[in-house]
Amino acid sequence: MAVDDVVRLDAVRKVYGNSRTGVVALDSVSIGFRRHTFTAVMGPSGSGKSTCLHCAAGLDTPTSGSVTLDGREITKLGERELTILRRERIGFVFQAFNLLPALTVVENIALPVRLAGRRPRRGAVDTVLEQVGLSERRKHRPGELSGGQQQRVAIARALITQPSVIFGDEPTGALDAYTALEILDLLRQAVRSGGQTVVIVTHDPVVAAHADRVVFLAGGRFVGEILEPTAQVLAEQMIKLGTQGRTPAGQVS
Ligand SMILES: Nc1ncnc2c1ncn2[C@@H]1O[C@H](COP(=O)(O)OP(=O)(O)OP(=O)(O)O)[C@@H](O)[C@H]1O
Repeated sequence: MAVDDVVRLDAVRKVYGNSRTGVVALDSVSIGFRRHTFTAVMGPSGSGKSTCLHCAAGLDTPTSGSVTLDGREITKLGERELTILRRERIGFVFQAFNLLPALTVVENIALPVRLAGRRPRRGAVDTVLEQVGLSERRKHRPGELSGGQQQRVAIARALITQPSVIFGDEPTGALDAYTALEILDLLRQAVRSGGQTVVIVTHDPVVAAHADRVVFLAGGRFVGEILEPTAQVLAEQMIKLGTQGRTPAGQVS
């Protein structure tokens, strides 16, 4: 593991279903994500992107191999320790925002801290609210906000614990192009000024071009990376991967 990798997957294999008829979603994937960088994971549909993100974030358990986060091998942790680590060291942003509709903006943001049995530090919610530009919407509920504003709340909720890593599964997938740019700017800012590491899954070369590095999966394997990518180079690479093999993750052999 490189010294400054905040997350590292080593020989991760994930098989869904039983060993005879199951699907190999990840096949011996080894990838490190360096601290204070923004990485996008791309690949054809079914190539294992979400599974990779979920294994990296401790939301899913690899069949074999190891995942290390912040120097701890999370694949060795029990469910209780893993829950605490996820709550305190990891932030999540999903395509569908996943806010609780009955709670206000402030209550949604404070939720990870409340779930840990604590009160948010004085001013902590205000700081992240300001960071995402929603100071005027404290008392609103998610249903009273636009999609972009709801995703800002989700980012503020991810930032409240000052996690090491923020994982995003298609975090701009439900947004128009302009709003998507605003959300990407916030994630970039988290890397630049907040000291976070960001890893997102996306299908969109324009979105992925905002990352420092793009890693490619195909058929459940790590098949390459592009540093300082442009949307055009990424689009070309995706077309290449798409035509090389339309079959996604393979059957267990
Ligand atoms: N819970 C599950 N049970 C069984 N198979 C699964 C499960 N989750 C994923 N798979 C299979 O694992 C493979 C990889 O899926 P995954 O969702 O990680 O791919 P992806 O690259 O994120 O796809 P997409 O871009 O379409 O969202 C696919 O063949 C999928 O059908």
